[in-house]
Amino acid sequence: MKIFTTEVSKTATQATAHSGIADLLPGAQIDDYLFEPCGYSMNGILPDARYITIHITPEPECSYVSFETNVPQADYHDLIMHVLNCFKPRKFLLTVFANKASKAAGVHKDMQCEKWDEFAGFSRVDNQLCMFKNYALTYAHFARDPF
Ligand SMILES: C[S@@+](CC[C@H](N)C(=O)[O-])C[C@H]1O[C@@H](n2cnc3c(N)ncnc32)[C@H](O)[C@@H]1O
Repeated sequence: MKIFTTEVSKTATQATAHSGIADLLPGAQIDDYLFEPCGYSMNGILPDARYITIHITPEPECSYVSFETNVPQADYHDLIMHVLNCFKPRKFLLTVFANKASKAAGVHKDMQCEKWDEFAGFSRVDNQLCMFKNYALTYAHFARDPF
Protein backbone atom coordinates (compact mmCIF):
# COMPACT_ATOMS: atom_id res chain seq x y z
CA MET A 1 0.00 0.00 0.00
CA LYS A 2 3.07 2.25 0.29
CA ILE A 3 2.72 2.88 -3.42
CA PHE A 4 -0.24 5.12 -2.56
CA THR A 5 1.95 7.51 -0.56
CA THR A 6 3.85 10.55 -1.86
CA GLU A 7 6.93 9.03 -0.20
CA VAL A 8 6.96 6.26 -2.84
CA SER A 9 5.02 7.65 -5.82
CA LYS A 10 5.87 11.05 -7.25
CA THR A 11 2.55 11.41 -9.07
CA ALA A 12 -0.89 9.84 -9.23
CA THR A 13 -0.08 8.66 -12.77
CA GLN A 14 2.94 6.80 -11.40
CA ALA A 15 0.81 5.14 -8.68
CA THR A 16 -1.80 4.19 -11.29
CA ALA A 17 0.83 2.57 -13.52
CA HIS A 18 2.99 0.87 -10.90
CA SER A 19 0.10 -0.56 -8.88
CA GLY A 20 -1.41 -2.25 -11.94
CA ILE A 21 -4.57 -0.14 -11.78
CA ALA A 22 -3.90 1.12 -15.32
CA ASP A 23 -4.21 -2.46 -16.61
CA LEU A 24 -7.43 -3.42 -14.80
CA LEU A 25 -9.72 -2.23 -17.59
CA PRO A 26 -7.47 -1.19 -20.49
CA GLY A 27 -8.61 1.79 -22.54
CA ALA A 28 -10.20 3.67 -19.65
CA GLN A 29 -9.77 7.43 -19.68
CA ILE A 30 -8.43 7.98 -16.16
CA ASP A 31 -8.63 10.93 -13.79
CA ASP A 32 -6.48 10.04 -10.76
CA TYR A 33 -5.39 11.86 -7.62
CA LEU A 34 -2.67 11.11 -5.06
CA PHE A 35 -3.26 12.77 -1.68
CA GLU A 36 -0.46 14.26 0.44
CA PRO A 37 0.96 12.42 2.36
CA CYS A 38 -1.08 9.37 1.33
CA GLY A 39 -4.37 8.27 -0.19
CA TYR A 40 -5.49 7.78 -3.76
CA SER A 41 -8.69 8.20 -5.78
CA MET A 42 -9.42 7.52 -9.41
CA ASN A 43 -12.34 7.63 -11.81
CA GLY A 44 -12.08 6.02 -15.22
CA ILE A 45 -14.57 6.21 -18.06
CA LEU A 46 -15.02 3.77 -20.90
CA PRO A 47 -17.29 3.74 -23.97
CA ASP A 48 -21.06 3.21 -23.48
CA ALA A 49 -21.19 5.03 -20.12
CA ARG A 50 -19.07 2.39 -18.39
CA TYR A 51 -16.98 3.45 -15.43
CA ILE A 52 -14.44 2.26 -12.90
CA THR A 53 -13.81 4.03 -9.61
CA ILE A 54 -11.21 3.24 -6.95
CA HIS A 55 -10.59 4.87 -3.55
CA ILE A 56 -7.63 3.88 -1.41
CA THR A 57 -6.86 4.55 2.24
CA PRO A 58 -3.37 3.07 2.76
CA GLU A 59 -2.86 3.92 6.44
CA PRO A 60 -1.88 0.55 8.01
CA GLU A 61 -4.19 0.97 11.01
CA CYS A 62 -7.28 1.36 8.82
CA SER A 63 -6.27 0.38 5.28
CA TYR A 64 -9.16 0.09 2.85
CA VAL A 65 -9.66 -0.12 -0.90
CA SER A 66 -12.94 0.22 -2.75
CA PHE A 67 -13.28 -0.87 -6.35
CA GLU A 68 -16.49 -0.44 -8.32
CA THR A 69 -17.40 -0.86 -11.97
CA ASN A 70 -20.46 -1.22 -14.17
CA VAL A 71 -18.54 -2.90 -17.00
CA PRO A 72 -20.81 -5.81 -18.01
CA GLN A 73 -19.22 -9.26 -17.89
CA ALA A 74 -20.76 -12.73 -17.83
CA ASP A 75 -18.07 -13.84 -15.39
CA TYR A 76 -16.08 -11.50 -13.14
CA HIS A 77 -13.52 -14.12 -12.07
CA ASP A 78 -10.57 -12.67 -14.02
CA LEU A 79 -11.31 -9.09 -13.03
CA ILE A 80 -11.67 -10.05 -9.37
CA MET A 81 -8.33 -11.90 -9.53
CA HIS A 82 -6.71 -8.87 -11.16
CA VAL A 83 -8.03 -6.55 -8.45
CA LEU A 84 -6.88 -8.94 -5.69
CA ASN A 85 -3.42 -9.13 -7.26
CA CYS A 86 -3.17 -5.33 -7.28
CA PHE A 87 -4.08 -4.84 -3.62
CA LYS A 88 -3.38 -8.20 -1.94
CA PRO A 89 -6.03 -7.82 0.79
CA ARG A 90 -6.43 -10.11 3.80
CA LYS A 91 -10.20 -9.94 3.40
CA PHE A 92 -12.66 -8.54 0.90
CA LEU A 93 -16.36 -8.02 0.35
CA LEU A 94 -17.85 -8.71 -3.05
CA THR A 95 -21.22 -7.40 -4.20
CA VAL A 96 -22.76 -8.13 -7.58
CA PHE A 97 -25.94 -6.43 -8.77
CA ALA A 98 -27.63 -8.01 -11.80
CA ASN A 99 -31.06 -8.74 -13.23
CA LYS A 100 -32.34 -11.06 -15.95
CA ALA A 101 -31.29 -8.63 -18.68
CA SER A 102 -27.73 -8.36 -17.38
CA LYS A 103 -24.76 -10.02 -18.99
CA ALA A 104 -23.99 -11.18 -15.44
CA ALA A 105 -27.48 -12.70 -14.95
CA GLY A 106 -25.97 -16.12 -14.15
CA VAL A 107 -23.61 -14.85 -11.47
CA HIS A 108 -26.14 -15.07 -8.61
CA LYS A 109 -26.79 -18.76 -9.20
CA ASP A 110 -23.12 -19.48 -9.81
CA MET A 111 -22.11 -17.81 -6.57
CA GLN A 112 -24.37 -20.08 -4.54
CA CYS A 113 -22.15 -23.02 -5.61
CA GLU A 114 -19.81 -24.62 -3.10
CA LYS A 115 -16.85 -23.97 -5.41
CA TRP A 116 -16.94 -20.37 -4.12
CA ASP A 117 -16.46 -21.54 -0.50
CA GLU A 118 -12.74 -21.48 -1.25
CA PHE A 119 -11.53 -18.92 -3.76
CA ALA A 120 -7.97 -17.90 -4.62
CA GLY A 121 -6.67 -18.72 -1.13
CA PHE A 122 -9.63 -17.06 0.60
CA SER A 123 -12.46 -18.73 2.52
CA ARG A 124 -15.99 -17.48 2.09
CA VAL A 125 -17.25 -16.59 5.55
CA ASP A 126 -20.58 -15.03 4.60
CA ASN A 127 -22.83 -15.30 1.55
CA GLN A 128 -26.19 -13.66 1.00
CA LEU A 129 -28.56 -13.44 -1.94
CA CYS A 130 -31.08 -10.59 -1.75
CA MET A 131 -33.96 -10.56 -4.20
CA PHE A 132 -35.44 -7.16 -5.01
CA LYS A 133 -38.28 -6.26 -7.37
CA ASN A 134 -36.20 -5.59 -10.47
CA TYR A 135 -32.78 -7.01 -9.61
CA ALA A 136 -30.89 -9.24 -7.24
CA LEU A 137 -27.79 -8.67 -5.16
CA THR A 138 -25.19 -11.22 -4.15
CA TYR A 139 -23.01 -10.27 -1.20
CA ALA A 140 -20.07 -12.37 -0.09
CA HIS A 141 -17.32 -11.88 2.46
CA PHE A 142 -13.98 -13.63 1.90
CA ALA A 143 -11.06 -13.82 4.31
CA ARG A 144 -7.61 -15.39 4.28
CA ASP A 145 -7.66 -16.26 7.99
CA PRO A 146 -11.34 -16.62 8.85
CA PHE A 147 -10.93 -18.45 12.16
C1 LIG B 1 -8.76 8.24 -1.09
S1 LIG B 1 -9.54 9.27 0.06
C2 LIG B 1 -11.18 8.62 -0.14
C3 LIG B 1 -12.19 9.19 0.80
C4 LIG B 1 -13.62 8.98 0.39
N1 LIG B 1 -14.48 9.22 1.51
C5 LIG B 1 -13.96 7.62 -0.19
O1 LIG B 1 -13.68 6.57 0.41
O2 LIG B 1 -14.54 7.58 -1.24
C6 LIG B 1 -9.02 8.65 1.61
C7 LIG B 1 -7.51 8.63 1.76
O3 LIG B 1 -6.96 9.88 1.37
C8 LIG B 1 -6.27 10.49 2.47
N2 LIG B 1 -6.44 11.96 2.42
C9 LIG B 1 -5.44 12.86 2.49
N3 LIG B 1 -5.93 14.11 2.38
C10 LIG B 1 -7.26 13.99 2.22
C11 LIG B 1 -8.30 14.93 2.07
N4 LIG B 1 -8.08 16.22 2.06
N5 LIG B 1 -9.56 14.47 1.97
C12 LIG B 1 -9.81 13.13 1.99
N6 LIG B 1 -8.84 12.18 2.12
C13 LIG B 1 -7.58 12.61 2.26
C14 LIG B 1 -6.82 9.84 3.71
O4 LIG B 1 -5.87 9.88 4.76
C15 LIG B 1 -7.06 8.42 3.19
O5 LIG B 1 -5.86 7.68 3.16
